[in-house]
Amino acid sequence: MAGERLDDEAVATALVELDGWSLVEGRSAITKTFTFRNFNEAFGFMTRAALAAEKMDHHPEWSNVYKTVDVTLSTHDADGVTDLDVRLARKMDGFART
Ligand SMILES: C[C@H](O)[C@H](O)[C@H]1CNC2=NC(N)=NC(=O)C2=N1
Repeated sequence: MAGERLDDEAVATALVELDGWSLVEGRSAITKTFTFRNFNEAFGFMTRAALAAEKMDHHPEWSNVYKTVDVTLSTHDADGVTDLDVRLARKMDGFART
C-alpha cells in the first residue's frame, strides 16, 4: 500500500516541486514549518490537512504553537519517504495557500 521508499536523490527531485520542504538530517523524512497569520488560520489548516490525511490513511507527525505548524512526513510502514509523503506535502501546500 505504502509503495517504495524513495532514495535521497529521488526525494531531492520530489522536493523541487514542493514549496519550502527539506530533507530531515539523520532519517528519511521531509519537514516544513508553516507560519500563518494567527491561530485560527493555523488550526484551520490542520483541520483540512487532518481530514485529507485520514482519507489517505497517511498521517503526519506535527505540532502546533500559536500560528506555526511544524510538520514531518515519513511513511512508517516503509521506514522512509514514499510517494504518499510527497502527495500529502503537496496537499498541505495547497491548503496553506487558501
Ligand atoms: C494500518 C494503517 O493503514 C497504517 O498503519 C498506516 C496509517 N498511517 C500511516 N501514516 C504514516 N505516516 N505512515 C504509515 O506508515 C502509516 N500507516
